[in-house]
Amino acid sequence: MTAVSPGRTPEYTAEPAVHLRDLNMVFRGAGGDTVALKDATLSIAQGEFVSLIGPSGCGKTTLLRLMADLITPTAGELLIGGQSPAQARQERAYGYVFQSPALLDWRTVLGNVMLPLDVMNTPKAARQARAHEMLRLVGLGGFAARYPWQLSGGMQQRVSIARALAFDPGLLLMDEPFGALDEITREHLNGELLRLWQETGKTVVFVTHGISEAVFLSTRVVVMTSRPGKIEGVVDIDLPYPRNVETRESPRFFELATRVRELLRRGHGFDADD
Ligand SMILES: Nc1ncnc2c1ncn2[C@@H]1O[C@H](COP(=O)(O)OP(=O)(O)OP(=O)(O)O)[C@@H](O)[C@H]1O
Repeated sequence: MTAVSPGRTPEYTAEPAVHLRDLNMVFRGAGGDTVALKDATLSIAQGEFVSLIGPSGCGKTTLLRLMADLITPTAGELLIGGQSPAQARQERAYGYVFQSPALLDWRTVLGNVMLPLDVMNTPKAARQARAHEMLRLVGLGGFAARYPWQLSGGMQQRVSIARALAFDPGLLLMDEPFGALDEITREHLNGELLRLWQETGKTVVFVTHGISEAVFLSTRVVVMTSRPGKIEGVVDIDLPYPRNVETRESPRFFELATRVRELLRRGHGFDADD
């Protein structure tokens, strides 16, 4: 919560972190058009943790790339914190975490986290201090001098999260960051990410194939379907905090996971007892 001095009116930011209305993305190719996203409408409030889940090819990465201004929609409205995606990109309003950590092997862990800061016109000591702070935030304070190839896959992905946080963006876009990790490591990193989200108050949009991961992490789960890619439904996740191992074993967790699964099956065209 933001501290407010006595007598001052608090400044509320009612602007959604992400707002899309009737958003469409069609890829045109020699073999025909692909409707990657059809009439998607969604509003994500500041500070939410929203997961996108759905079968391969339903447009999850496309939606994330649209938010990051890496591609331009063919139709519809998309605003990031009230701005166009291009403006948001210019102002470094978001950090992007890719499926694979994409670290530079010849740079130390600290050097990798500092990479996006190198373009800044600030003294090296300040940039180093910021990178150290981000490494501490992801639990890698003691690994600054190591090289990426000396770390496990999960640790490398944490370095890439620290790098995405370097500019202190309000919005974190994460594309299946833990998809390549074993179940136990993933569950551990889910807990770490939740802690980080609660500590920093950032808005997170998180792509995953995992129902448990989506339910555990999110305030809302957006279920998508393919051909054409569209939003099938949204499930509010009302699990209490702190969320931990017991959360995953609670009846409510099971109910919510079942609800997400039903929506996914409906999108696939399966009947309830298939
Ligand atoms: N640059 C591109 N050119 C042409 N078609 C594309 C391009 N990018 C994505 N597509 C198509 O758009 C559709 C949605 O792709 P997208 O990568 O967004 O799906 P996804 O849900 O993220 O899939 P996955 O879970 O496998 O990562 C797919 O049919 C894909 O082939």
